[in-house]
Amino acid sequence: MLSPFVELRRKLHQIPEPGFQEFKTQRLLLDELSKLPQDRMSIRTWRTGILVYIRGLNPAKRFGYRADMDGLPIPEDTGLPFPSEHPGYMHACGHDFHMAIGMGVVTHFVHHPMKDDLVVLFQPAEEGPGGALPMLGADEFQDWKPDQMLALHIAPEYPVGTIATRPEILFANTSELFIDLHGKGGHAAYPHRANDMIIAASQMVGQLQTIVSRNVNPLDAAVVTIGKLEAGTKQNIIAENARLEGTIRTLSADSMRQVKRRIEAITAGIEASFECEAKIDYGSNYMQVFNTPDVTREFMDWLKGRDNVTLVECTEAMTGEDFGYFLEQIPGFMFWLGVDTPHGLHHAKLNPNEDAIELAIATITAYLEFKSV
Ligand SMILES: CC(=O)N[C@@H](CCC[C@H](N)C(=O)O)C(=O)O
Repeated sequence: MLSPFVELRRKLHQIPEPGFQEFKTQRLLLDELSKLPQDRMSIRTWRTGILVYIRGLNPAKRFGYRADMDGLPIPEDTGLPFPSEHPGYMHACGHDFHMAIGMGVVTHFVHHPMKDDLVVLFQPAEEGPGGALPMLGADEFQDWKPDQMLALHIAPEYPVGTIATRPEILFANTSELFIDLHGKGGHAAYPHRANDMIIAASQMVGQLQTIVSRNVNPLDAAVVTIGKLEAGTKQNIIAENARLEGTIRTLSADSMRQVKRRIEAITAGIEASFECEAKIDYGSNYMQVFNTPDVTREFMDWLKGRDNVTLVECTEAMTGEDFGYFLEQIPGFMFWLGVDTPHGLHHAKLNPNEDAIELAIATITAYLEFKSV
C-alpha cells in the first residue's frame, strides 16, 4: 500500500502549474489540510501559497519548513502511470516531493505536537519570478516569522538515504537574462539591404561564452547559459528581431556585477557592429543560499548519529533557490535529499525515487523534535 504522502506526491505531480498560478495545487493542499485535526493548526493563504501554523505544547521558539510549489514548462517524458495532466508542464524540479514532505511534517506534528511552534510554508513561484522575497515581506508571514528555517531540494545524483549539505554557500547568486535585438528585416536575396538579427544573435551567443572563460576569476565560479534563442519568421525572410533568454550564476556578488558589466559591453558592441538596437532585462535575481554555519554544523553532527542516513559534505552548486532570501534574514539551512535517478533536474525524464519521501519526513520531524526541547 502506498504511503499517503506518496499518493499526494502523485496527485501533485499530475497538476504542475506555473509560478503564481498554482491554483489547483493550492486547492489540493487546502483540501488535504482540512482532513487533519484542526485544534492546533491555523491556516493562511497568501496569493497561491499557504502558511500553516502548528502550536506547540509549551513554545519558546518557532521553527519553519518551506516547500516550493511551481512546475516547469517541460513536456513530461517519464512514462509514469501518473503523468502530468497539464500539457507542456511538468514537476521536473521535485517541488511535488518538497510539498508532499511538507504535508508529512504537518501531519506528524498535528498528531504529535512538539514543545515549540512550527510554521510550514508552501511557497509559490520558486522557478520564477520568485515567491520567497514577496512572501517574506507579506504581513501573513511577518507575524508568524520563524526563529529558524529549513528546506530541502531533491538531488538526483545521490542514493536514497543520502543527505548532502555544507555550512555557508550552498547555491549560487542568480540573475535571469533577456536580450532583445531589433534590426532591419528584408528579402533573403538582398542581405545588403537589411541587418540580420540571426547573425547578430549568433555572434552574441558566442561572445557571451567568453565572459566566464576570459573575464571571471577562475577561482570564483560563474555560469552564463543561454537556454532559449528565438528569431525570424520564415526561411526566406531576413530576421528583424531576435531574443536570447538565459541565466547568470555566480558564487560571489562581485562576479555577478562583473558578468553584468561584460554583458552590457558585449551588447553595446553588437549594437554598433550590426547597426541594431538591443535591450537587456535581468528579470528576477535570487540571493545565494547561505547556510548559517553553526546551525548547519549542528544538523550535520546530529545526522551522523542516525542509522538510515548517510551524510555527504558537498561542494557548492550553481543552482539557484529563492530560499536564500529567507536565510538572509532567518538562521537555518537547506540540504540536498538523495532521490537516485539518472536524469537530472529540469529533465523531461526526471523520475525521483519515492522512498525518499518517508525518509525525509522522518528525518525532519526527528530533527525538529531534537531541537525543540
Ligand atoms: C533548484 C533550481 O533548479 N532552481 C532554479 C531557480 C531558477 C532561478 C531563475 N529563474 C533563473 O533561471 O535564473 C535554477 O534554475 O537553478
